[in-house]
Amino acid sequence: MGGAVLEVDNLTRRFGAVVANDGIGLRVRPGEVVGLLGHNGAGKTTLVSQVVGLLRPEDGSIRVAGTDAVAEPATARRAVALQPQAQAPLDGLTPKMAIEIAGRLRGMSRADARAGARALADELDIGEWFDRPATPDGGGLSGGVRRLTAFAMAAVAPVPLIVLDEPTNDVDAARRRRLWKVVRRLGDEGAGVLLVTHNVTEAERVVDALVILDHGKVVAAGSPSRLRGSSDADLQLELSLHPDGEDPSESLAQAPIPINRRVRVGRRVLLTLAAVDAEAAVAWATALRRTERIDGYSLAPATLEDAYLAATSSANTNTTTRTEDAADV
Ligand SMILES: Nc1ncnc2c1ncn2[C@@H]1O[C@H](COP(=O)(O)OP(=O)(O)OP(=O)(O)O)[C@@H](O)[C@H]1O
Repeated sequence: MGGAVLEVDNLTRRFGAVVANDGIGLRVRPGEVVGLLGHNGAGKTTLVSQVVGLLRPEDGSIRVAGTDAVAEPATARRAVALQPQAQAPLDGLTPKMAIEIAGRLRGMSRADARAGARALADELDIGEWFDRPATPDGGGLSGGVRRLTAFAMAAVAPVPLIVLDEPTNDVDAARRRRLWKVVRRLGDEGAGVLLVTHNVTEAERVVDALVILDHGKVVAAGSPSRLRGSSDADLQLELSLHPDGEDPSESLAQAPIPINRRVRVGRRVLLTLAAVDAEAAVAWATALRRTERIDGYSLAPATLEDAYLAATSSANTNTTTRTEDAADV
């Protein structure tokens, strides 16, 4: 499709018997933030490594800003800024120096790189450590500040495509919120952003589209609301089960309200229901709690988490929909 800054088609990569990427297709357009979700080992980093030319695909094609990234990896690489999953070796550098160097390497003037670094330090609230050097033994700067510095290095210069591999690892909640805001800004300023994350609920607020990988294959793709498969007004009732306790929602027919989807992960059960049934849901959950059949519950707007869990076949996840359940009774 024309105009995309990243076009991946039928991308396939094996490691011995493991098919890490199995016929993957995806698009990132200018101004679009696309989240790439998937369990550990789903193939996300393998995909990223091929996009930035660190790994050669076995089959399929990658175009970055119109360049064939398989045939011309060096040219394509110039159009991509990457924040790798591994911590950047900042040894001896301060965040200020590292961010400015990243900007200069991408062709910014000294003054622009300096101003860009300062602005990002303010946006991410890392000014306190801006002039503190990282020591080679891993000291000087915390893991979170190192991660935020690596993010700023990828974000400082304008570039067609920004690839972020787990940018929020080790980052505290307040600064994660700041980082998501910068990610959204980068998209709004015209960059295409491919965002690899495990943080489904937080990412949902900044992405335009999501691609979910499961064992190397795309199992779902689309906007958060489409993937949620529920109306924006839907609610999510989360039941916390007792250890070794029963699950009162095991058969959806037992619930006194229509449940659109039920996903169980360990002792958590996520039930999607319509907002009109909120009162009945609270009455039911309160009664379950009062009679000690559950540990507790919460009711909140529906998120992508249950749809994501339902789309992937991770261990300990068990999904039921109203239709399947109806067939059982
Ligand atoms: N260099 C390699 N040699 C052998 N197997 C590999 C190599 N790199 C990745 N794999 C395998 O390929 C599969 C996909 O790995 P990948 O790192 O792409 O997953 P991921 O989705 O990024 O996982 P995580 O969320 O844990 O970072 C896994 O089964 C992994 O063990």
